This record gives sequence, structure tokens and C-alpha cells, in this order.
Amino acid sequence: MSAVGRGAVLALDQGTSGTKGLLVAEDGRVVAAAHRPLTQQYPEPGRVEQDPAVLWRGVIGVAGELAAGAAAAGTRVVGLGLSVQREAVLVWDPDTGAALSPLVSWQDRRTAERCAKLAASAEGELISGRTGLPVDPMFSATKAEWLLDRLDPDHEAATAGRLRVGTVDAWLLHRLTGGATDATETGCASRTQLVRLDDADWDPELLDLFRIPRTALPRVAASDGAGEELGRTRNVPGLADGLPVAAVLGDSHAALFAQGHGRPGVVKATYGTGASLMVLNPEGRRPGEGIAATLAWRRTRDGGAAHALEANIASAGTAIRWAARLLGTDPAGIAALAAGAREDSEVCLVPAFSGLGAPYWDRGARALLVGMDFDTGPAEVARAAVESMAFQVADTLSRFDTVLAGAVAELRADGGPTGNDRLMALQAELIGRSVLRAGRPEVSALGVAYLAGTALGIWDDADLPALTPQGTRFTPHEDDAWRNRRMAGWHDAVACSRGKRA
Ligand SMILES: O=P(O)(O)OC[C@H](O)CO
Repeated sequence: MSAVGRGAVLALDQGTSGTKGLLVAEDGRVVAAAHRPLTQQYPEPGRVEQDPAVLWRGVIGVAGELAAGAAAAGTRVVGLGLSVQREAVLVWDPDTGAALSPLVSWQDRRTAERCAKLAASAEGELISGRTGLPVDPMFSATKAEWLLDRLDPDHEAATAGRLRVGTVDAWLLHRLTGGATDATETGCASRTQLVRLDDADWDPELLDLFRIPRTALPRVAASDGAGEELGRTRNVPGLADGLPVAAVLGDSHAALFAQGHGRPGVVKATYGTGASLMVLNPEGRRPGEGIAATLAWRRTRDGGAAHALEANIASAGTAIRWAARLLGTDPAGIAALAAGAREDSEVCLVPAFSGLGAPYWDRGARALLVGMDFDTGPAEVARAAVESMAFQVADTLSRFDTVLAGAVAELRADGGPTGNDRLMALQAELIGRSVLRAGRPEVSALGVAYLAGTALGIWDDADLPALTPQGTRFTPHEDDAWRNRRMAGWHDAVACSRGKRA
């Protein structure tokens, strides 16, 4: 099959730490890749923001580089896929697309007090019942409320439709289409905590509760299309006009699509700034046990939305970055240091730097390092930081076993930290099952490329497994006694971090 054929998909993954892009040819080969980093600002304790202008420059930088590289790679761009960080929220001018606020990150905790009050009230039940999500500052609703209260105190401009509030996908869709598309993708919309699981649309009662006028929100759109649903490029530096935006997905959802190609039964764990475990939920199983229900995507051809279960671990890569700062190195240095740790070290890090997300959702928990002795040094602390990711994923996967009413056969792993073989090997030991590491780290870009390609008629779903780069399998060797002892040590440390004894 020639690479030119029906052309290539230009896939962008706009994430917290930067924008990555891949050009995926018809035969599935990644024929070009590009990246632009993105920084975060911490204006006050608990506040985490990003600059939308810098974010946009990164997106067009990556898109332009890939488009320019297409001819050299012997292909042409026939459509775009866009994967995005979720829950982060901003306000923009719907006429010009100009951002009127910083991007308030999903990590931002400025609305923690508001959320604690809501969670303790009857409204907390209403919110989680309708949206599937626990009341937590991670989700967009309270941050959107906070932004509108400051920018438009009487909500006059929002009510008159002169302001838009939304997530990164909606703002980028506006910018990529020269203002023609005023829409947010279904999966991203469901992470705002303003969308009903039942019919995948804004919930008027929740909008009232958070005082967000419907007129300030984009429409909730399907996740794919050949140009009609999500629009076409217009006035984007470096890109031709008229390219269909053929798919948009939340980054975690895109990783799930890359790992399972839309088939149920595949559980994936994405290790990033935090970590996300996700599985499709066609049976409509009830969440609980620290797991949330969410919408994965809505494919045009399917009509209704695909439901998923997701557990969000608050701190994964952040634990590595914390350890790197503490020990005066970088994340690669942490992996190298950890490899030299004493085998018998029992040092354990509970990275509850902003409390614990899944599976505990205890924002009052405090980070701690336990099990040290006089011989504990940087290597043991580094190893504890790496291991904290594996312990949290194992802990969370056991909740999936319960909710799914049966042990999950294997875990599919992706994301930057999964490049560490020791982490993957420990992960397999702690869950007592094999871990299949994705063949390329950029799974979110691949996932949205695959969905875009199906919408454009380049591929059928049945073609996707053969296109996907082969992964590496890690299998466990230890017995249950070993596993139970290690997990018991972890649970003891978690209990201490939550101010309880196990
Ligand atoms: O940008 P990432 O990869 O850390 O992902 C951010 C998530 O979508 C937040 O829920």
C-alpha cells in the first residue's frame, strides 16, 4: 500500500505538559512527529494556570511542522484529529476567539471549599447522580462558575451570549475553524460535570446550580465527522483551509480508543501527570468504590454515546517531578537512581500532595514518606516515588475487579513513565497479571488519528488492530504472599496519610 494513497491524518494531542503531534499515513506508519512544550503557572497556592496564547502557538507550531513534513514523507494531509487535556476551563470571546481568561488547569484547587460544601449537601448527590462524577475541583463546573463570577459578575455578557466558557477542545475547535464551529466534544463535555450521562447534553438544573447560562456554552457535538459535525480548518497558520476536523477526544478517552479500538473489555492505564484507568461500560455498571462513570465518546454512526468507567489517580508523574526537585535531578535521573536502590528497602511514598484521588477521593490526605532507616538515601526515595505509581494503579485496578464483577485479565499501559521497564515489571507483580505496554508512547494522538481515519473512510474499525504498533508484555513471577505483603505495606501507609490506622 503506498503511503500517499488516501492521504494521512494529522493528529494533535494538546496535553498539560505540551502539544504532541503525529502524521499517520494510510498504512498506519507514523511518518512525522512534532512537539512543543507548555509551562504551567502557579499564581497562588492551589492555583494552576496555563497561558492560552502560548498553548495556541504550540498547537499551530506542531500542526504547521507536520503539514510541512507531509510532502517530504510522500503523503498529504486529508484531515485532523484532536486529543486534548480535559477539565481545564477558560473563557473566550465568541466573535474573535480571543481568550479572556487564563486556562484554569484540571489540577487547580481554587474551588476546593465550594466543592467540600457542595459534596456535604443534598446537591452533592444530585451532581454525582446526574454526571457520574464525584464533586471535586478537578472538574470544570466550579471553575467555570468562579471565572464567570469574576469576569462577568451579573452574568449579563454570558447570558447575552457575548462570552463562551468551555474546555480546551471547544476553544481549539473555534480557533482551528476560524470561529465557524461553536461546539464541545461529548467526552470532554461530560468531564465538565454539567452534562447528564443519560442523554449526553447540558443539564439545566446543574447549569442553574452553578449559575452558568446555557447561552455561554457551546453545543455538545459528536466525537467524529467528515467535516460537517466538527467543521473544517480556516485561517490556521501553516495549514490549508478546508481540512476536515474529523475527530476530537479527551486525551484519556483517545488512549482508550488506541488501546481497544472501541471494543469493550480492555482496561487501560495512562500514566501522565496523574494516572487514569478506564474501560468501556456498555452494560451500564454502577460506578462507586472510587470509580466514576463518564462518557467516552459519541461516534456519528452510532447515534448514542459510549459510556465508560474511569478512575483518576491525582498524582503519578507529579510524584516523580517532586522527587526530582527534592533530589536535584530530573525524571530520567529518578529512574536511574531508583534502579540502584537497596532491594530490601521498605520506603514507601504516598504522593497525596493535593490529597488523594482514586480510589480514595480523600482531599484531606497528606503526602508522606514512611519506612526509612539510617541507610535510606536518595536511591530508596527515588524508588519509592516510582513505585508509588504502581501501588496506586494496583490499588485502583482491584476496585475495577469489584465493579466489573470479575478480575480484569490484563492491563494495557501507556504514557511517558511506562518507558521505565522496572515500573512495568513491578506493575505486573503487584496486580498479579500481565501488563501490555503500548508500542508507542503517543497513544492519545494515535487514538484520535484512528478515530479520525474511520470518519474519513481511510480505515474501518477492523483495520485498526493491524495498524497499531506492537506493544511489550510484562508478566508476573511472584506469588500471592509476596503481593499481599507489598500491598498490605502500601495500605498501611495510605491509612497513615489519611490519619487512620489500617
Ligand atoms: O495532559 P495530561 O496527559 O496530563 O492529561 C490531563 C487529563 O486529561 C486530565 O484529566
